[in-house]
Amino acid sequence: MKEKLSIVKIGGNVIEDQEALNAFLKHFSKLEGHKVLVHGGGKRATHIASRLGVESKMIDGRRITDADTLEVITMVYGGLVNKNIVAKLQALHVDAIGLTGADINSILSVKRPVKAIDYGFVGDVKKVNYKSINKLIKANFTPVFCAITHDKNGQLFNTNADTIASELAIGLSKLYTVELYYCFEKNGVLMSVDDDNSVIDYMDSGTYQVLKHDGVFHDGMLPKLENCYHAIEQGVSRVFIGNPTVISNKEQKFTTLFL
Ligand SMILES: Nc1ncnc2c1ncn2[C@@H]1O[C@H](COP(=O)(O)OP(=O)(O)O)[C@@H](O)[C@H]1O
Ligand SMILES: CC(=O)N[C@@H](CCC(=O)OP(=O)(O)O)C(=O)O
Repeated sequence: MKEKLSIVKIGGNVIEDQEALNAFLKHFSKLEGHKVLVHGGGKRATHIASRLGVESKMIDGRRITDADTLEVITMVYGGLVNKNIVAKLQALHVDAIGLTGADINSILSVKRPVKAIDYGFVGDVKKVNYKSINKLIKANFTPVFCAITHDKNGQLFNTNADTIASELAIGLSKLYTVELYYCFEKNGVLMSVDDDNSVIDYMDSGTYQVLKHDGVFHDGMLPKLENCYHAIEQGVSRVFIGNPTVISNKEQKFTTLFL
C-alpha cells in the first residue's frame, strides 16, 4: 500500500493577511505524515509591481508576464514570499526547503502557446520530476514550491500556483496516495460567492458542469476547479477546497470534489 502524502496550496489572499498566514502555517506544521506546500502570491506581486511602475494585466485568471513582470515575480514569489514562509515553518520546527521548478529540475514547462492571447513568459507544465522531489521527501524535508517553473534552457516561467499544486499531485500520486488541499479565504466552493454559509459539501464532475454553465463560478475559481478535476481524472485520490483550517479540522464546512 502507498504511503499518504498531503499537498497543500495556499492562496494569495491568505498570504496577504499575516495573522491568517501564521494561523495556517501552524495548522500545516501539525499535519502528520509527508507533506508539500505550494504558495501563490499574486496579490503581493501586483502590489510590488505597481510600486516599481510595472503595470499588471490578468486575463482569465492568468498574468500576462512580460520581461519586467518576470523579474518582479521571480523576486516576489521565489524570494520574498517563499523565503518568509520557509523561515516561518522553520520556526515551527518544520524542516522546509523552498523551491522553484528550476531547483533540482523539479518542474519543467513550455511557453504557453500563442493563440488569441500571448501570455508572454507563462509556462504550461510539461513534466514533474517526482523522483527528484521524492528524494527530499524521503530525507524528511518539506518542499515549499512557488509559482515559477523553467524550460531547462535557462528560461524561467510564471505558472499559476493552482496548476503547480495539481501537477505536483498528479506526479507524486505515482508514489503516494495523495490528498490535495486548496486553502483560500472562503469556507469552500460557494453557491453564492457572497454567502460563506452556502458551501457546496460534495461536488461531482456532472454537478460541476451544470453549475459552471449556470455561472456559479467566477474569476480565480474557474482555473482552480479546472485544475482540481484534471488532478482527479489523473488519479489523485482526494481533492478538497476550504479555508486554512480544512487540513486539520474536518468538523467544519469545506468542499470535497470527486468524479
Ligand atoms: N462559487 C465560488 N465560490 C467561492 N469563491 C468563488 C466562487 N466564484 C468565484 N470565487 C472567487 O474565487 C476566488 C478564489 O480564487 P483565487 O483568487 O484564484 O484564489 P487563491 O487565493 O487561492 O489564489 C475567491 O476569492 C472568490 O472571490
Ligand atoms: C501565470 C499566472 O497567472 N501566475 C500567477 C502565479 C501566482 C498565483 O497563482 O498566485 P495566487 O495563488 O495567489 O493567485 C500570477 O502571477 O498571479
